[in-house]
Amino acid sequence: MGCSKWRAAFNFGHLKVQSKLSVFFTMIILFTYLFYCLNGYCDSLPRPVYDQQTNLQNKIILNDGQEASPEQLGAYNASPVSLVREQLSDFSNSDAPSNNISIANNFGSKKFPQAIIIGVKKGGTRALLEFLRIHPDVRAVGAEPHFFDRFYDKGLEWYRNLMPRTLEGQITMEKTPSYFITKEAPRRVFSMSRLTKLIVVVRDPVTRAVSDYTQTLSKSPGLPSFQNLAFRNATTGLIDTSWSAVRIGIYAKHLENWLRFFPLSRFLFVSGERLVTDPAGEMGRVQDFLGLKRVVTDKHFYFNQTKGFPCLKKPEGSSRPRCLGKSKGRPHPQIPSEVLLRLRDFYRPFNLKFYQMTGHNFGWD
Ligand SMILES: Nc1ncnc2c1ncn2[C@@H]1O[C@H](COP(=O)(O)OS(=O)(=O)O)[C@@H](OP(=O)(O)O)[C@H]1O
Repeated sequence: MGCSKWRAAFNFGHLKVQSKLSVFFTMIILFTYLFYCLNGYCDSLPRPVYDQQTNLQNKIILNDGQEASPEQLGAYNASPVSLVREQLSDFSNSDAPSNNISIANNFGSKKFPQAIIIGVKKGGTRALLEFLRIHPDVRAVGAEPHFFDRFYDKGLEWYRNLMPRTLEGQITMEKTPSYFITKEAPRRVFSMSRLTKLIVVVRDPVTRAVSDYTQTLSKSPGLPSFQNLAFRNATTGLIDTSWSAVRIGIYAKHLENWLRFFPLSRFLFVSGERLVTDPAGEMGRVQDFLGLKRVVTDKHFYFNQTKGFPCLKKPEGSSRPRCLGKSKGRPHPQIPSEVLLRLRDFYRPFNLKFYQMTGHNFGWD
């Protein structure tokens, strides 16, 4: 009788200890979960398919007119081993797998870009962004978000969500070349942050116009000739400034618009020509402007004779050398020299004004 009483008491005590232990372990699990969630790691948990499908409906335009979803953008940017690279990148010979599975990088947080490549279309903006991406302290959106021109009504949080996660000391970047010519863009970027650094890749406006025309021609082969579009009146040689291929090249006019909001010190003008002839030199200036250590140097580039352009020895997320894709550095159609001369005359005063404004002679005349 005495023995069974002791056994009962022992069992009861044992149960008490057991339940205390289970409460203790449950608390530990709960606290660990809460800690991870507060640090943003919960994002890595698989999400319901319907959630992913909803996100896929928010389409983003790629620079070549394709559409990419914010979901794809996120995957592309978040991961150093970006598996959607093939769809989004302008690199050729991609050695990245072509499925949509990505190794998620859930460290850090999504921030507004501290630096934006705002232009110019066909200036060499893709080359600059891809060269910058090899820098360990730069994280950039692969596709063009077009937030400050096309999707502003989606709100700043939508925009921030497109950004890759960054750690302390890393710079968030994006490029959308049409911002430079968008009237509302300066005010909008300013209201996001007046400290935003603005990079403009500029190229001889005549070659830029031909490059722009070449791109449109590749999509619409029945397009009228360059001269038909460039001249308002062929006999008088009056230039049609309403044609976007011409208008974009009046850099001084677009810059005036930006200078109403940002001081000149907030801009870096990159020479599109030098980005081809001396990529390392131009990248040195860009890294200095961004306050980055000069990590991207001449050892990262080689000149590809077949492509006729500098290519990367080891682009981000790859161990193989890579050049930009076929739509970058493609041959231009032959334009009669008198047409090009007329256009050059047209741009001269605007170019001079631009040199004055920027304090930099780009040598286009
Ligand atoms: N390294 C390298 N490889 C290939 N292409 C290079 C490179 N550096 C600059 N460029 C020039 O970039 C031009 C395309 O400019 P963008 O990237 O700004 O075009 S876009 O606005 O994003 O469509 C592209 O214009 P096109 O030559 O007319 O195709 C190139 O001249």
